[in-house]
Order: sequence, then C-alpha cells, then structure tokens
Amino acid sequence: MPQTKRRQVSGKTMSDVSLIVQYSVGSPPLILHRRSALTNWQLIEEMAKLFRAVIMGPPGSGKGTISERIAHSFGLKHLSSGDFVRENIAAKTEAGVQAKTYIKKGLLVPDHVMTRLLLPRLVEMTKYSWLLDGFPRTLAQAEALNSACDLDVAINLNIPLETLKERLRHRWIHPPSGRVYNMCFNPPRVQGIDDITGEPLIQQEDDRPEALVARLRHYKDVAKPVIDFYKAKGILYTFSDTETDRIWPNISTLLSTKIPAIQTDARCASTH
Ligand SMILES: Nc1ncnc2c1ncn2[C@@H]1O[C@H](COP(=O)(O)OP(=O)(O)OP(=O)(O)O)[C@@H](O)[C@H]1O
Ligand SMILES: Nc1nc2c(ncn2[C@@H]2O[C@H](COP(=O)(O)OP(=O)(O)O)[C@@H](O)[C@H]2O)c(=O)[nH]1
Repeated sequence: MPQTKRRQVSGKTMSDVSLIVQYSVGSPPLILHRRSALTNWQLIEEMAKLFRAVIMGPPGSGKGTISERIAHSFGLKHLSSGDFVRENIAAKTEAGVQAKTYIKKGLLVPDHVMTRLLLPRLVEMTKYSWLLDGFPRTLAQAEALNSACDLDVAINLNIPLETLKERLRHRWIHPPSGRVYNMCFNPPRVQGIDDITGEPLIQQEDDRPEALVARLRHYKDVAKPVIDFYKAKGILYTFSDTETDRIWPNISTLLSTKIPAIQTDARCASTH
C-alpha cells in the first residue's frame, strides 16, 4: 500500500524482528515487535486499515486540485473517474467505446457503463488507500460503490456560483492527460502549452459561463441525493469558501485526525 511503507529492521532473527509501519508521509512510524511471525503478520494485515474517501463538488469546485494536494500530503492514491474514462476510451475497451458516444455529445456516461468501467479498477486497488474524484455523481453510483467498499469520509465542496464561473473561464486543460491549469491560479510555464508534453492546451466548450449554468443545475439535481446518502451515513464533511487555499487547511486537519486515528487503533491492537 502506498502510504504504508513496511520495512524490516535488519540484523535480527526472524522471531525477534521489528516492523516499522508508516501510515502516511510525515506521520510517526509505528513500530511493531514481531514475537511470532505468523500471528503478527496476520495482525499487521488487520491493523493496516485502509483509508477510503470520495470528493464531490460542482464543476470547477476544485476537486482535482484538492485531490492532488491530498494525494501528495497523505500518500493516498488519487483515482479520477475522468481519467478512467479517458484511459478506457484510449484502450478501446467495450465500456470505453460506449462512454465515448456519450462524451462526444457532452453527456454524462450512464450509470451502468460508468460502474462497469470503474468498479473493476477499485478491485485492483484493494491493497491501497485511495481518494475517488468524480465518482459517484448519482445515487445509483453511490449505492454501487457502497456495495463494493466502506468509505471513511465523503468530502463535499460547496463553492459560490460566481467563483465557479470565474475559475472555469480561466481553466485550460491538456485533454490527453486531463492536466488542469488556470491562467490566474496555476498557469502553465508557457501560455497555452502543457508543461509536461509541450502539447497545446484547450478550453472546454462546456466551461463557458452559459453552459456552466445548465451543468450546475444538473449537478444540483443529481448530487443532492448523494449528499443526503453520505450525510445519513455520518461521513459527510462539507467545506465552503471561495479559495482552495483557505479550504485546504481545514481538509488537511480533518484528514490528519482521521488517518492517525486508524494508526492509534492499530497501536492498541499491537500491544495485546
Ligand atoms: N461519475 C461519472 N458519471 C458519469 N460520467 C462521468 C463520471 N465521471 C466522468 N464522467 C464522464 O467523463 C467526462 C470527463 O470527466 P471529468 O471528471 O474529467 O470532467 P468534467 O465532467 O468536466 O468534470 P469537472 O468539470 O467537475 O472537473 C465527463 O464529462 C463525463 O462525461
Ligand atoms: N482562482 C482560483 N482558481 C482555482 C482555485 N482552486 C482551483 N482553481 C482552478 O479552478 C479550476 C477548477 O479546478 P479543478 O480542480 O479543475 O475543479 P474540478 O472541476 O472540481 O475538478 C482549475 O482551472 C483550477 O486550476 C482557487 O482557489 N482560485
């Protein structure tokens, strides 16, 4: 698992060896004394509780930007539904071919195609902690996800309409990778050019203010039941502000209380 680096301390016998488990980048390492190899390995597997979260919010609310910060600071895998869709389209999988027909028309991919495309990818991630960005967008997707795994946290970004319009007016993307820039907030090194590949950036048609109002109306309709679903589960955390840099410390504080809490539980278990 990416945030859980295990290494054995050398120079000791197998029955005496300690394991150092680091749950997240920068977190204090948890040292486990290995009295009996088999039982403690089993214990460690149980203790290595994985962290699973989703991030929701309207277009332009900063899901991608904040997900990158979370992934970087807490060592979680950032799973983007948009990236999965693009990968499947590029690989011409059956779900990818179907998804492409909807995306070309500027539509959301239907739930059954989206879950067929995404859930197998989550199965590949069973050993990792992750943050899922862009899924679920509908109640049907939230229910499908719920039957596949237990979530620890659902982050909900609540950003004023005028801020969304302003951000998307300045959003430029690199379509093959999904990399996102903003001419004010995080501009590319050379205007209109992707930093990594040197390829041209584009502005999406549906980031125009006229298109955004319709997208937002649709978002509100489909997101409300998802938000209610996570609220009822007691895992919903909503953040409201106009600036990512002001939201970020609050999200960071929330996650640092959640991720070490798992570590503390594990430490208790190791002493019994
Ligand atoms: N959970 C989903 N359900 C349905 N369609 C999806 C989902 N996730 C992605 N898609 C499809 O893939 C496309 C690209 O997704 P991506 O999240 O990268 O961009 P987006 O829709 O412009 O999101 P945002 O503006 O919120 O960043 C979407 O426009 C949509 O057609
Ligand atoms: N001005 C400004 N732009 C931001 C801020 N946070 C994110 N952005 C930009 O706003 C746009 C939308 O952010 P993004 O992360 O793509 O949002 P998403 O659609 O929810 O994934 C991108 O161009 C970001 O670079 C912010 O606090 N201020």
